Amino acid sequence: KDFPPGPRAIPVFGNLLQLNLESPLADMEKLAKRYGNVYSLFIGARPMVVINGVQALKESLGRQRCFLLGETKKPNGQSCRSTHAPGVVLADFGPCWRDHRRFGLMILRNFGLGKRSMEQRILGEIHTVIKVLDESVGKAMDPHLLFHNAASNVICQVLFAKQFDYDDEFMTFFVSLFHETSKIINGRWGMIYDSIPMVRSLPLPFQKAFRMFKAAHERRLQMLAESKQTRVPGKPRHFIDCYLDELDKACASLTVNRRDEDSTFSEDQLCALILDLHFAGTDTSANTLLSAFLYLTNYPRTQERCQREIDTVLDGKDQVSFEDRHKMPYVQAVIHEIQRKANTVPLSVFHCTTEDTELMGYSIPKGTIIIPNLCSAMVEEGQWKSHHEFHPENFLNDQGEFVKPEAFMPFSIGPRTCLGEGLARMELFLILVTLLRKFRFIWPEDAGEPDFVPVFGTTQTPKPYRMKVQLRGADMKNPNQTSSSNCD
Ligand code: HEM
Repeated sequence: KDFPPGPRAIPVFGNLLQLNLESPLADMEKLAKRYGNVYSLFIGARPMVVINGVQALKESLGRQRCFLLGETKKPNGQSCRSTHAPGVVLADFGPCWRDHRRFGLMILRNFGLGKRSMEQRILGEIHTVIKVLDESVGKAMDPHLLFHNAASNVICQVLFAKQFDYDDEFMTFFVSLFHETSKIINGRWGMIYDSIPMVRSLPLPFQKAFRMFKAAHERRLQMLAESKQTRVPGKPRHFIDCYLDELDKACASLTVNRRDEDSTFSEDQLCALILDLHFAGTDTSANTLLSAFLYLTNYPRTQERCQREIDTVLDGKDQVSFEDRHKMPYVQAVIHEIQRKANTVPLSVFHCTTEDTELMGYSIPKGTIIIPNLCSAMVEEGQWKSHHEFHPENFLNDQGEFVKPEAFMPFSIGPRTCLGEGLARMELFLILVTLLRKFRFIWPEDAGEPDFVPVFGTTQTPKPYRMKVQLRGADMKNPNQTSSSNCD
């Protein structure tokens, strides 16, 4: 009674067959038009409630007690990880999640988030990206792996104090793990696995994800063993050392007053947490950067206007700093508009009601899976000057100042909001500004029409594309080299 309305479900499949599982987003938009901003779906026998639009998202995700991440992902997440520890992204609301979220945030801050050192790490990584782009000057190149490698290396510096060569086996293994499994876990195979238990042991694509996660677990155990052998307690070099220091503290309190059973820290949980941070910190930022260059090459006037603002603000400076963003309202607006259009994590991470609750007049029982449709807010009519077009002015007021509407929520909102938002915003700004200052990016003549519709997954990825790279100083020698596509 009073459960949100939705399409009629059929036995075994629920509403699965009514959704285009390649990308259910368009179907979900149609269902919201028909049933309203809070509607229900059955994926297999499991009831789910889809939340759409700014108001319903704020009312649900913003709550402290209900709508926190729950059991949804557990079967899938646990077997994927090859460990029983929940990590943080898929952890139930409770002490383990709270302790590890707090710990993760503290380590990111201590390793320089908001301070200069994280900035220096990102800028150091950009040098490698520039080297790769320098080698491609005058040619059309496929940027797909480049940004995954760069984003992975930024987070690897925090986790392992290591920067890998882009062709290093560790790097190629993890980048393909993130790239491939993000499509399997939350694409159609993930939905089928979650909702139809009888297919779980069949040789279907999710078995590949399990194999890859098992291999990843072996590598994390190896990293852990190496760190344990070489560490000096109390002198942490990286995230793993900090965590091991924390474990030492828990063991010490065990000897003193046996309070250690309260501790949620364990080596298993460390392995799960490393994977969470590495995965979440790579695929999201990299795919947002890929979307950025897809738009910038096809909106050359927008690209040029960014470059003019960058040239003016950085005149005489060696390199950009994160503080400079306050003097670059147009660049900020473009980055935010790219994130709005990219919809990198369109359905956030599924949540679950932790108790019986009410939302917008509907009753939702404890244990119901909640799908926060973040992209519904990003294209909601009435929230934006132009909700369907690529339009950086969505983030500028009449005085040309940068403003952020409340409907902008690519990092989700509420207590489970993205833990890496600060790092991601720093990466996007520093990487885009540095590259736009040095290079011009052009849509190649033979590339045909751009396809802005991404490949659906936990994280969405632009379809493969190539871009031509030109040194900006060389513009004058080659004045006719313009993008063959001009959408602005
Ligand atoms: C453009 C880049 C990024 C986007 C769009 C993004 C988006 C998101 C979203 C939508 C969630 C789900 C929040 C929810 O459950 O309501 C999330 C969670 C999370 N993200 Fe990100 N993210 C990005 C970058 C990063 C980075 C760089 C890191 C790593 C440091 C990171 C770490 C995490 C973690 C650990 C969580 C789980 C938080 C929790 O459950 O408490 N993310 N992110």
